[in-house]
Amino acid sequence: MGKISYINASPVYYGLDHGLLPHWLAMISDVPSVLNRKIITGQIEVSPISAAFYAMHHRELLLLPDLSISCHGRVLSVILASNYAIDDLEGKKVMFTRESASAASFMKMIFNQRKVSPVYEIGSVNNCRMVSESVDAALVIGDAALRQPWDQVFEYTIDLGQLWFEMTQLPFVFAVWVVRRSFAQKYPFLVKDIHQLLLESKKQGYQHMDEVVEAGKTKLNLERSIIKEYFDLLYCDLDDKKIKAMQMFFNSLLDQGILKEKTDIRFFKA
Ligand SMILES: C=C(O[C@@H]1C=C(C(=O)O)C=C[C@H]1O)C(=O)O
Repeated sequence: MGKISYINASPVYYGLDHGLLPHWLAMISDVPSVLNRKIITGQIEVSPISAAFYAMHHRELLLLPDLSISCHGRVLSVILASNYAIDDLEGKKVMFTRESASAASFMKMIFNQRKVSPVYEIGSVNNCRMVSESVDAALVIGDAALRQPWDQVFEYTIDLGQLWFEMTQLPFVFAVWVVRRSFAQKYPFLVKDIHQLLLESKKQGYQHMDEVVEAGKTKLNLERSIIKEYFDLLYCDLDDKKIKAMQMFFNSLLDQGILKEKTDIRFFKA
């Protein structure tokens, strides 16, 4: 099973990290783009992945109910740090983190809609000062977005959760938990157990939110209030409104030619 290595998924894994993990379940922790690749190659069977990547491979995957990494407005950890307003990035260098698919697709969609054509680069965005020396803007997600003082180095920091909310008044689903269809067909009861474990693990995470915040604070070396605010802004469920918002996002990606076919959102049912 996969695990996102950022603090954003830590509420979901709290229980598994504190005794719930059974001996037969191996955990692979990595950044979203690596988990995206590993679920397609079959190196992992169940994992959180980028929602946009699910859309690209929906025929091979099924969603697990009630799990996501989402926001409803600001998210803090998905940002475009830029020295120009979005509409003024024509011909400018924009570096995309290599760890994202959802935020990267969303950003491309925004540039397409606004008829702005930057010069894209893909790279490592772990040091904001170094990044600012080589490009005009950077798309950053996860711990690196929270940890580095992007707002001190770039003129603007645009929160993509907020940007989507201003456009749609809807939540944005960045990550979803999926199972490979072939595995779910073969082992439906095992998948049901893993799904139940994830839900129980998440429940324990929300019951021990103070500890989750403390662990995030220690990992990122930031003030407690910032981490607390971060987890207040993040949602790990997948209710009807989020599903509808996700479908709308996929439809917009299709309209912009970023997706090749309509996504038929399908859930695992035991
Ligand atoms: C909110 C976040 O959501 C994430 C963004 C992802 C993406 O852009 O592909 C994938 C998984 C999530 O980790 C974040 O990374 O901070």
